[in-house]
Formats: sequence, structure tokens, C-alpha cells
Amino acid sequence: MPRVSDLHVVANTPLPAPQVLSREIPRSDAHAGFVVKSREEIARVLAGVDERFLVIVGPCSIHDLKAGREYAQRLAGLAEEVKDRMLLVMRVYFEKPRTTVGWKGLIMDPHLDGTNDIPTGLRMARTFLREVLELGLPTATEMLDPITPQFIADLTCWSAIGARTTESQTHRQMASGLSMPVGFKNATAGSVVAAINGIKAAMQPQTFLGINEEGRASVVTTTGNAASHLILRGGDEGPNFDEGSVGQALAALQKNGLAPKVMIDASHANCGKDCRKMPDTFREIVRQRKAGATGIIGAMLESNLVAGAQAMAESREALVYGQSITDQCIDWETTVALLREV
Ligand SMILES: O=C[C@H](O)[C@H](O)COP(=O)(O)O
Ligand SMILES: C=C(OP(=O)(O)O)C(=O)O
Repeated sequence: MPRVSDLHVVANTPLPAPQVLSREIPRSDAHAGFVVKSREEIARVLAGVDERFLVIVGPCSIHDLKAGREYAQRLAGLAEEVKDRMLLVMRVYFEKPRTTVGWKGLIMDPHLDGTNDIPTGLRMARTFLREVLELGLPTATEMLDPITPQFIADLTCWSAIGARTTESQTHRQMASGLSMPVGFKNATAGSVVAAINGIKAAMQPQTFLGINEEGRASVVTTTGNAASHLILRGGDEGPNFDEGSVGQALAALQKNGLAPKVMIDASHANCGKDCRKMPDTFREIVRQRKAGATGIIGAMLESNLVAGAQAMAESREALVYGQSITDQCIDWETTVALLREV
């Protein structure tokens, strides 16, 4: 008989169930209390009740826990220093969407060598998220694979649906069940409509296929996530952080019956993926807010210990400590100076 299934599958290895990993790397009452408090604080900023500026800041991706830890320790100090005016949330991104192919993040390939040891990646992600929370820093991730939230969402305070998945029904449904505020990026081509449709879908109750805590395929029914919002990140036609683009986005939200609130990413297509342009983009976003654009509730920055980005090396040891292996980041000194300045 000809073979009809699994023609292109070479392995199919069961994962530990989410509840097994959660027992192994548990969430304490203190972690839970801090996550709930941070999500509420972020939701209050989104609602305009808390007037602080929300800044999602940190490495493009975490690939080295030692450097990530050092970054988190520094950011915790800065967050405390500026907390009367800004709510700093650390980017703790473990999943990377790729335009074509490339390293897909620490969860997918924790050893950075193509061995794709996902169980280890999930363990590292949970462990690191707990460490960041213990420093008193809220955590931000992109939720990319729809199975991942079962393993890490309880330690996550804010999430993004990225530009490459904002139009995906799977991701919109997933967002409708997430417990934290979720930002939808405009699409890579620049479409804000795709993200607004995403927000509308995520705010509604949904029923879809997922997994439960035991790791079993299941039917998931959600309430909808009211704390869904828009993120402008620029697109193929260029940046969209200028007053005109921001005004159009706010008007489009209102036309769709949504709150006119927007976060603006100072990285990605809003800086042409050139970290040298990121500080001025950020300054312009803050200038508009200071000039009265209260619809701008926050911004995103890609920042690391060392500026720029490096190509994946032959071995981990050959990598520059504290420098991104995905998109370019501004360095720590620039980050501190910029946040203190604004
Ligand atoms: O934020 C990171 C990148 O912009 C995203 O993962 C896409 O990267 P790529 O276009 O290099 O694949
Ligand atoms: C991939 C990211 O952003 P975007 O979806 O805007 O490309 C990111 O923030 O890591």
C-alpha cells in the first residue's frame, strides 16, 4: 500500500503536560500576586485611568539567561527610579516569528544549534520569567505558538500578537482567552485595519481548538479579552509614528467603536530596523504625548546590554555577551539616558 500519512514528518515527540511543568517550576503566591497587580496596572494605563507612560523595553529576544538576568537587574533599578511617570515592563521574548526562516527563539531552540529541544526551552522560559517577576519587573512576551500560553501565560503580564500573525484567526482566538492585556501590531504591509479586526475578534467570546492543562487536545471556549489594544510598528511603506498616521489610527479605532488608545513601537519598521534611529523615534512619540496626544498610552523599545545585533556564531562562546542575535537593539547606556531624558 502507498504511504498516505506523515510523509514529511520525521519525528513527533510528546511534550510534558503544562501542569507537569508548572509543578516542576511552580508559581508562588507572591508571583501570582505580582502578575495580577501588574496586569491591572497595565490595564489602567490602557484605560487612561493611570496617566503614566507604559514602556515595553528589553532585548529583541532572550538567548542567554546570564545576560538577560543582568539586563533585568539593571532595568529593575531604572523602573523603580522612574515609576512616578513611567511603567516599565521588560520584553522577555522567547518566540520569534520569522519572515522566512531563522532562529525561532529560546523556547524553540534553547541550545541555539538547531536541536530544537523544546521541553528544555519551556523550562528555561518559566524559570527566567519567575526571576524577572522576583525583581519586581512586569513581563512582556509575544505569544506566537498557540500551545505555548498553557506553559508560560501565568507568569506573563502583557503580550503581543505580532505583525506576521495579527490577521490570523488562530491568534485572535487565542488572544480572546489570554488573561493579560494583549497588543495587536499593525500588519507588516502596514495595514492597521488587520490589527483593528484582530482586536475586535479578540474582544469577543470564541470557541476553538487548543490544549488543556493535561496537554490533551480540547475545545476551548473563552469570554473575550477586553484589554486588547493597537500597536503601530510601521510597515513596508515606512514608519507610522508621525502625527498624521497616529491621528488616522485613533480615528479608525473610534470608527470601529474601540477606545482611541494606541501604543507605538519605536523599533521594527518605525526605525527601519536601524537601532541608531530608535532614540529619535521614541523622542518624537513622547513629544506628541506631551503635546496633548493622550491617546498614545505607551511605546516599545528594543534594548540590550550592547548595541546592534550579531549573526549567529559557530558556538555560543563565540557570541558577543549582551548583544542581540535577532533585531538590532539600543545599548543599556542609551536606554537609561533616553528614559531619564523623557
Ligand atoms: O523582531 C524580530 C524580527 O523583526 C522578526 O522576528 C522577523 O525577523 P526576520 O524578518 O529577520 O525573520
Ligand atoms: C517580531 C516583533 O515585532 P513585529 O511583529 O512588529 O515584527 C517583535 O517585537 O519581536
